[in-house]
Amino acid sequence: MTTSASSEPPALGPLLSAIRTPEDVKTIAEADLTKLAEEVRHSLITSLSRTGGHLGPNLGVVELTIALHRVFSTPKDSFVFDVAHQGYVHKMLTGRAPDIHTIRTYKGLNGFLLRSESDHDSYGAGHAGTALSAALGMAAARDLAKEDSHVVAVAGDAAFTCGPTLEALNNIAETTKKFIVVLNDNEWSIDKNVGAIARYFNALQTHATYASVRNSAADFVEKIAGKAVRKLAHKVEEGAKNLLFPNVLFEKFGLRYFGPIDGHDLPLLVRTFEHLKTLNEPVVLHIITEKGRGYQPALDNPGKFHGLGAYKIEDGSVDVSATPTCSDIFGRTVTDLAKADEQVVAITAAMPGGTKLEIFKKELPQRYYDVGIAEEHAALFACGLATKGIKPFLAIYSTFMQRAYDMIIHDMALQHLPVRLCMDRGGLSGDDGPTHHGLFDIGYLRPVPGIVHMQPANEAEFVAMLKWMAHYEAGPTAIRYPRGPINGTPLDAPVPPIELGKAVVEAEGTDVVLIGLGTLFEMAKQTKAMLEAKGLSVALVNPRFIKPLDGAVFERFASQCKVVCTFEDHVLHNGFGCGVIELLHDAGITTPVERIGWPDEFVEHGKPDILMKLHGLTAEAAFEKVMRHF
Ligand SMILES: Cc1ncc(C[n+]2csc(CCOP(=O)(O)OP(=O)(O)O)c2C)c(N)n1
Ligand SMILES: CC(=O)[C@@H](O)[C@H](O)COP(=O)(O)O
Ligand SMILES: [Mg+2]
Repeated sequence: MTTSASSEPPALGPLLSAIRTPEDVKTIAEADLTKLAEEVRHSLITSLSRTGGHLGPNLGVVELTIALHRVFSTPKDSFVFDVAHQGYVHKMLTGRAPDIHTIRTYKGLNGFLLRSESDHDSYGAGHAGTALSAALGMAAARDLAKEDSHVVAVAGDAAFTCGPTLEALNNIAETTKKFIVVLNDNEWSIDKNVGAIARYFNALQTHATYASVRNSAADFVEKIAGKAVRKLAHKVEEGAKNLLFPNVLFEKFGLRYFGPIDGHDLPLLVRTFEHLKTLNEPVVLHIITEKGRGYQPALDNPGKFHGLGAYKIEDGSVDVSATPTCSDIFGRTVTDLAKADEQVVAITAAMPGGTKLEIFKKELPQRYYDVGIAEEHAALFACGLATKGIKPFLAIYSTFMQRAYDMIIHDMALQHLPVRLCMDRGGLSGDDGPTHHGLFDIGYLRPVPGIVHMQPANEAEFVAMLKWMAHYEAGPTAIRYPRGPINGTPLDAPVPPIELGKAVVEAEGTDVVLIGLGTLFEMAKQTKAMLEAKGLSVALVNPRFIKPLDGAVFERFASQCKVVCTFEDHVLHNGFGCGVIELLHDAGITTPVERIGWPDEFVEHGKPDILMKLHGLTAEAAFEKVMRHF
């Protein structure tokens, strides 16, 4: 298969193109379900080769999703997918197959489930660990209304390393009688899954005796197939399980455990769900799947194909930019810092690849920690390390750092613990959309007493800031940086020394002062040129610090200029510009402050350049705002 050069959407197979609603899945002859699965896989592989996306996870749930829609009926029944990055097949089977080629593109389908996108999307997501709790809420609502419907939560093995998942497990049995959890176990998170839970799931899978007893039970059923004996098969299997695994973890939580079964065996999945829906007790079905099933490059490299950009179908290769990303620079720099200082350690919450701490893991494994999808725990773990003089670099995307907010206040700041918060994807994240844009961290960190928060305007300054953080011991520090490069500045470019709370004055001026934070410093420079072409005297400042602000510099320029304009890749509400306004107000300076930043709304998915233009984050918009004052 090769990617067609045309912009025409890839053709859908006959079975898939006939599916307008999930009820159509029920009318397909059982013998054709495997063909439907093939058509779905073909569409995923061809379509995502152009748009990019979470190919591996979705290839792993093709049979599962077909079986779910074969047995249950959304929207009367509710499916809740954890993270929902594996929801593309569900979208295809609920009438959106003709649009799957638009996924994660501006105005196209969202890369996760969205309640506003379809009645069949019972719950939106993007962050892990929410499915079981939300689904339990739906089940409780159903019970209150005395309705007769089903709620099915689908969660991956790594989602079970996430705190909220375990909090929900603790609560299911005492909340409802009818509840189905599907544990989709492919042994992978974005990278290999980690921790005791991953090892436990593996033990359940690989217990030879249990597997053989289970298979013989299944064989027994096949010989005398029929509805009546299905229950018998499960009883035989049940007996085997209780014999061999009397203490299956889930049973201790009050959920009846079924499996593990082959998550690609469509007839078995259908038969099992038909059985489970008759039970009046909470159950967990453990299925074993292959992440990337049906596409060899994805099977060979599940980490890369967890989520990626456009690729060549023939070999799965992708275009790699020569410019280092901030993640590359971070991974390299923090590893070098650790080589020079044995107190430095690195912590990730299941994202060694995205944060590029995989460099640290390879070179200094003894000081590298991957805690699984557990940002709250990661932050607390870092605090404990810091109490003993260790220098933890905690690498968590800005959006996922939201999970650890209480730990930042209650544990880090209150105790002045020098944890280093390294927030990748600080700013617009792009294709993943509103669940992943890092547009709130200035707002959530600004109020925290004693925290230091900064953002570099170029790659050389980024390295200098990380080095500065390694030596700052008075309390927590945070640095935000974007997905991808900043402006391609060579790492050995000269950088004025980093001083706490000190901005860098790039140019003096008496009419206008432009204060460009981080990635938007370049935009401020462009605005300066446009204003100078109008004969204005324009000062340009790189603030470097979001907290503490450089009051002396900002007050000086605001006093001598007619207007201030700030630029930030963050929402305007409680953003960097608000900090400047508060500072000037408290100093009794009434110079007007114009601001460039994201509006008070969730920003949709799409490429940054399209979205920035759409939402007024441009030099032209800044020029217009400033010129209103002259
Ligand atoms: C709170 C949070 N942290 C990190 C992530 C990044 N992330 C997205 S999917 C994923 C791994 C999910 O693994 P699993 O649940 O096993 O599903 P699979 O992709 O294997 O189907 C991670 C870590 C996230 N979405 N949410
Ligand atoms: C689904 C999820 O949360 C991750 O896979 C995320 O999409 C990774 O984002 P990046 O591609 O920016 O690393
Ligand atoms: Mg997994």
